[in-house]
Amino acid sequence: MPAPETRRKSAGIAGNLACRHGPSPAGCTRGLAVSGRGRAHRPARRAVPARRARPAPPGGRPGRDRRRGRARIPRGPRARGGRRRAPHRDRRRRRRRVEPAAPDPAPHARRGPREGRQRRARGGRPRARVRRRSGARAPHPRQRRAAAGGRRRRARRHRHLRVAPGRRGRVRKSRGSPRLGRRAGVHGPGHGVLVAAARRGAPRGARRPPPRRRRAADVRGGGRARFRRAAGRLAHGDAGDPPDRRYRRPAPRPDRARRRPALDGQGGAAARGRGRWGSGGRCRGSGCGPRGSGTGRGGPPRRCRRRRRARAVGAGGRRHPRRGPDPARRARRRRADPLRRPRRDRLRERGALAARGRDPRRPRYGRDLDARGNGGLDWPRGGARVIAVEEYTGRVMADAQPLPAEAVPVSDARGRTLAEPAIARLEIPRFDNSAMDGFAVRFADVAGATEADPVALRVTADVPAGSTLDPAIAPGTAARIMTGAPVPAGADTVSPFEGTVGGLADSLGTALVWQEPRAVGAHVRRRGEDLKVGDEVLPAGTPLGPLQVAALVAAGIAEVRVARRPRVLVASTGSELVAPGEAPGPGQIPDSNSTLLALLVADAGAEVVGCARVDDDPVTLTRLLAATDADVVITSGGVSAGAFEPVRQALEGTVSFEKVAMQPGKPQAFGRLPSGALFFGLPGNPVSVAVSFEVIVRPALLALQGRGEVHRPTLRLPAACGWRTPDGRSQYLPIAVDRDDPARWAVRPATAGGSGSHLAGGLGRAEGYAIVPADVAAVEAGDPIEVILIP
Ligand SMILES: Nc1nc2c(c(=O)[nH]1)N[C@H]1C(S)=C(S)[C@@H](COP(=O)(O)OP(=O)(O)OC[C@H]3O[C@@H](n4cnc5c(N)ncnc54)[C@H](O)[C@@H]3O)O[C@H]1N2
Ligand code: MOO
Repeated sequence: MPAPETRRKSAGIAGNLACRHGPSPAGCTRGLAVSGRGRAHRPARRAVPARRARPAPPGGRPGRDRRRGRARIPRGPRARGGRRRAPHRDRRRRRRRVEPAAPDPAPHARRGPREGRQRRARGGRPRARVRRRSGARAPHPRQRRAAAGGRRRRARRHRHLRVAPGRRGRVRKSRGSPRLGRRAGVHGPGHGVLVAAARRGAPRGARRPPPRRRRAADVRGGGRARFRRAAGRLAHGDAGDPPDRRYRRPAPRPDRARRRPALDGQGGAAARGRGRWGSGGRCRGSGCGPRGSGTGRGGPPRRCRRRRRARAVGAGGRRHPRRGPDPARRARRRRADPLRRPRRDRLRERGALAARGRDPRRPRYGRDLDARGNGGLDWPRGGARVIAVEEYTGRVMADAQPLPAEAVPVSDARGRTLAEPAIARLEIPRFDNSAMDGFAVRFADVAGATEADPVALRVTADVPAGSTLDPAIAPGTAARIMTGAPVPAGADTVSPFEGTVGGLADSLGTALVWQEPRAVGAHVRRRGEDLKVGDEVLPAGTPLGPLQVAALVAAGIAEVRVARRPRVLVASTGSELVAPGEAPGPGQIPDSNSTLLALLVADAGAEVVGCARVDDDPVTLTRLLAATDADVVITSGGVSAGAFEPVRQALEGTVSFEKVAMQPGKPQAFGRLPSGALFFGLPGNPVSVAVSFEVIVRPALLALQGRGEVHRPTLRLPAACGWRTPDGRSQYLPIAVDRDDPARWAVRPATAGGSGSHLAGGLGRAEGYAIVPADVAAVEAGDPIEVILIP
């Protein structure tokens, strides 16, 4: 049968304590700190059965009980009936934290059973105590002496303190030192003494968080550190504090503050580091004596069976700080080397850069992503940071490089974008031709003609448009000529019918010109005055609308090179969606987004190769994406924070999900799919889709087509009324234009609901978007507003 666990007996106030410095606590001559760890007064080791230790079942309990052959101690907060042995991790943490210490206000304090119950009643856990396992070796007397020496030295150093630096809050039963006790604002001898270092200066009544939260906070450097910071603020003794709050602690010095681990969450090593060997504390490895054991002057650890690296930062996080330079110097050197900077510095730096709008961890599109854009795999997910619209669109645009060019007949070029400049093959006009119906004349003949004294010319030829004739024009003669017809070489001016007495009547006989042409060459269009052969008709990047295509034709161009149209797959996600025109059942709505997107994509010159609707199962979307050969995939919905977000679930880790500082359109996804397709995951709300397309997708689609200008022109119009704007986000408000006063158009929200992103009906009344910058708190009537009008 395994032996019952033995432990030191818990001694009450007047417990069975033996002290090396005196026969009892009362008789201690040293006045050193007493605690579970930094205790100068150690009780006589007396093996007594653990209270309420349950006997193990025959054969022992599974696991280590059986292995170690000892009674199992019930664990966990629920096992309150038995003495709780702190989890190993906690024991280690406590050991790390131990700071053998300053003169303690309660040198012989011990926790008694009543105090343990009080603690539990407050929701705390019993303070685990360091016990030596049955059979564990006692420290060698030399180790004990060395440890005691270290404690004494540190105690001397901190004599001015009332509470040892770095000591955690503890509840101790103590006879206490009346002097210190009173000055520290604690109760006198015989009472439970609250010496809570972590709570020093904390508001009265402040409670420590429950253990689980404390542990979590430790890991994050959050809750407890915050608590301590709050405590620290008061702890330095604000003048207005009541005297019992004004604990005398050394004022924070920059170096000390930097070193103090508990208050600033930074590495503990430097804080405790003393001398050449670093921490001056104990090695946390089991079986390893206190640092400096055996030498009394610090030194390398003798041995350590567990050489696990500690989690804490810096030398103090090591089980055995390496032999080497002073840790503070080493930390400075590390900071100087960007590749070896301590994590806290990197984090600090990242915070600073993030505040400037760039997170250095984040790959930049077009630069840090590999050819397939897979750098995105390492992107931080679900970033809490809201990024500016410009930053987000900047990333998108960096990845939207023009697709390869192709040649198309001009007749099919409408809506395409020139990939190369279009060069004129013909002159415009092709030849000198008449701008008017009338008579081709010699200016000298008609100079000085007036109504009172008209000039009569004999008509010798008739030149219609398309004529190949070039009749001679002798002095005193003229040729009848139509608009666009080549001007005979002998004529230099055209006199329109309106400047003659007879006009078209008798126009093949005599022309009686009464109006003198304004100059030589009047009404003659000169060859090549618009374009000459070889001139650039249109530059690359020009979108080809009707006007542009016509110019190409006029310049004799039959075929142009244009960027390939992006092939776009549109997919709406949502199990609530039914096809357009289909009657929706309960909980269902028509899928308007796929229609909206498909039309917007076509308007942007891209080709819709698929228009799909998928349910909220990410597998469905994954299959769809795996099967597509599109250049671009645009989805709607499924990118925010819900339980059924197929886009997020299917693509998290492949593309980046961001919160963009725009309203609507905050949740966005963008990246490159394994197929190479650019992916845009737009939020599902219909207005969000329209706005996101306008602000993010359309410019990218145009850029893929090599478009020179990807943004619509904006104009400033006054607001017809005021409206609310979102906090910290640029607003893209669907607007209608008031045209009552043609000299002063004004804009107003297209829907009564303002910028509600679900107002799919109101979207139909929108003529464009008002763009209100993020820092504008509200729009007042009459404010000039930047507006995009959507044709
Ligand atoms: N906890 C949070 N919830 C939400 C956040 C957030 O940051 N935290 N953001 C909100 C914002 S802003 C938006 S926008 C939406 C975007 O959500 P999803 O992208 O996941 O879109 P869904 O939830 O799928 O749909 C939103 C809405 O739009 C309707 N919808 C979806 N698809 C269509 C379609 N094809 N045709 C018509 N209407 C569609 C859908 O029924 C929903 O009503 O998230 C907020 N929530
Ligand atoms: O940002 Mo959401 O797109 O407002 O509705």
